[in-house]
Amino acid sequence: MNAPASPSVAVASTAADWLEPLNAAQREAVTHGAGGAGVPGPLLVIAGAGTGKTNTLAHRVAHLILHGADPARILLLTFSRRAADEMGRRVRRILGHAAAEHPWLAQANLEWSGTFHAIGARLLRDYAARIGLDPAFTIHDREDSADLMNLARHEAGLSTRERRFPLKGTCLAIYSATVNTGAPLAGVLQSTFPWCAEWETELKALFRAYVAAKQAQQVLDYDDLLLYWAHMMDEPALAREVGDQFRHVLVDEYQDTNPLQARILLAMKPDGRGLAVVGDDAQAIYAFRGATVRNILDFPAHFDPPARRVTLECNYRSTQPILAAANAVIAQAAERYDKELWSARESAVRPQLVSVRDEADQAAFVVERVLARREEGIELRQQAVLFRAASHSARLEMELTRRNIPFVKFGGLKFLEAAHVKDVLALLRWTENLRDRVAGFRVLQLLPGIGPKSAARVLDNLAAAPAGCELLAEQPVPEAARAGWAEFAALVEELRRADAAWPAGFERACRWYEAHMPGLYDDATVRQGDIQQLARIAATYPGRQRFLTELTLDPPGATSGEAGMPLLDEDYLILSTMHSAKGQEWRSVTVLNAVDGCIPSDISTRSTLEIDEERRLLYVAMTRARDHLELVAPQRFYVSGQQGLGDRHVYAGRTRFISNRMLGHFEQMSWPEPPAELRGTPDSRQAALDLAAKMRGMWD
Ligand SMILES: Nc1ncnc2c1ncn2[C@@H]1O[C@H](COP(=O)(O)OP(=O)(O)OP(=O)(O)O)[C@@H](O)[C@H]1O
Repeated sequence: MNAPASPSVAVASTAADWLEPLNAAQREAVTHGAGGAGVPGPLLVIAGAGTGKTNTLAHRVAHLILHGADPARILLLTFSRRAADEMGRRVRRILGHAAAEHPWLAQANLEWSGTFHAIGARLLRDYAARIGLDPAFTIHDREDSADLMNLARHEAGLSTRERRFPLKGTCLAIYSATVNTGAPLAGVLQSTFPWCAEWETELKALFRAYVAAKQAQQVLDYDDLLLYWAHMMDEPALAREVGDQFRHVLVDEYQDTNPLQARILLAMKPDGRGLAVVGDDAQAIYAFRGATVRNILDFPAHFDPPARRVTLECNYRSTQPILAAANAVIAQAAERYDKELWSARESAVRPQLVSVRDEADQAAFVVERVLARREEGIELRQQAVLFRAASHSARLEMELTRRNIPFVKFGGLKFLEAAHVKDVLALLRWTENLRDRVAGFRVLQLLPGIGPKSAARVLDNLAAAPAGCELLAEQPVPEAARAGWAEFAALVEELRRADAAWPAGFERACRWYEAHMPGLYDDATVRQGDIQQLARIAATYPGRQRFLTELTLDPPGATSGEAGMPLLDEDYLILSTMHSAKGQEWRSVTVLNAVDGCIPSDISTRSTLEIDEERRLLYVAMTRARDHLELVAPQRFYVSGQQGLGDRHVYAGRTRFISNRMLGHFEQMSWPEPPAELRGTPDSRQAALDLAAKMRGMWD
């Protein structure tokens, strides 16, 4: 729903009120060019951690709307759907306060707010006819893309070489890096995948086949959503049309965009008018996916005159000691925009650096601390435990489950990666697009009596049939499958009809699938809970296409220790990878495994660039904390893969990002604390526990 665009009345009366909570720099960013006659020139907001970047962006959007901008012509690009939703809520709240006398303003809906990928998908559908795409294209997630790559790899005879050709995941990673960075394949191989460089020719042929397969099946992968969008913008007339559709384009987390995304923006807004980007170079943590911090460093110079730059340096989130420790970590980074973050939140409490014996003690320590803080009035959901790799929280998850403490985990295995959830989604995708071979291959084999061969035969027949004449019911299937085939074909036909009701159709699909689950999985009853959860999620979307697109692009990232997600009013501890903690804040933050090998991760220490990114990752983790921050360093790790109760372990050193010189920023302690009588000087210990006397006493 769009707000009627006549807000200048509201502006006149209350302009000062909603700007009042902002500091001078934030206000400068919010009001830049708004209210003037034309479209404002380009704006770059460099915002340190916790300086109110999200807040500022939300105020800017609200401010533009209050000055007459049509919400339907504002494009807001965020890093995740979660961030887009949060931004929408904040904007409506600000509008609600700012223009209480115009309640319709608080209803303003940001129709065009989402990730680059989600927005790309919508634009490609809107412009499909003009760029030779079928608007019913389906989108492959990473796993589907890897499966299709594997098929192409197999068909090209590359899986039978005597020397090992890279596996599907690596092939896809190389393909994706090449597409997203816009660099030549040879360069990507040299810099990032040197062990695959000898296969350049074969890889090129493989990627050609992969692209052909996608086109024949009318599927797009994640990278295509950006790539097609970028190519569409190479056409000046289309670029102008799409650019004009949006009077304002605002981009959050600009430091984590890749060259393709920058190319899209610059093509849409070549003179930068209406373009505002916000980011923090010190928080760039996605280079491994092709993002480049150069986008933000080079942004102003793309325009003439250069973009206006506003720097936010006042941190509202963390106490001064937490900020001082985080600043010390990032100060060692090589290249960055200079900014001196400061906090007005005084505190005498320094962050803690806690040494524990091993991961079991680490888990026990965390639980003890979390519960103690809860007693002090900090809810569990205001407390987060962060880690570099999803697997680092395994020991803690066990302990939390044992102690009956609910938690939600962000990052790691996703709900949508579960096989049964993928089955249902594949069924939906296939009904959307019968040429989607990966989806079809999965769905057909759900039917008893159909294996890979018969599935492939059916798919071949369908691919050969003219569009709209795929007669599913008449497909030759093995005798064993015949009984269920008619029912299945009827279901697909019904779901494919344009007027198929939503979410009723989805529920029909779920019922059909649930009937097959006992034959597919031993633990079908447990898995059924997830299918019901999926049905609940589906009911919140307006239709199948939107549901599939958004779920594929930005899946719900939480898995929980409980069956199903916790209810919204429950209290639960947050567990999260550092990457997924981006943009969040909690009153207390505990960083697990603050040791070398975990952060920096031992797989990311090949170059200074990689090490710098790991440093920024630790910086992001530390700056999520408002009041309490503790970094836990287990001294030893058990070596996995031992037989029985093997006791082999390795010793770990404190993370290299906290050098001896920086220790003054931390309170150091060990846990468990030694008993009182064992603390103090060696002399006093001797007095408390005279073992020597005991030994002598044994022979009295
Ligand atoms: N002008 C202000 N006055 C008081 N509090 C503010 C102000 N601006 C922001 N804040 C508060 O500061 C905290 C950080 O704000 P926000 O989440 O917008 O920061 P951010 O720059 O997006 O952080 P990061 O980049 O670290 O994720 C929030 O709790 C927010 O409410």
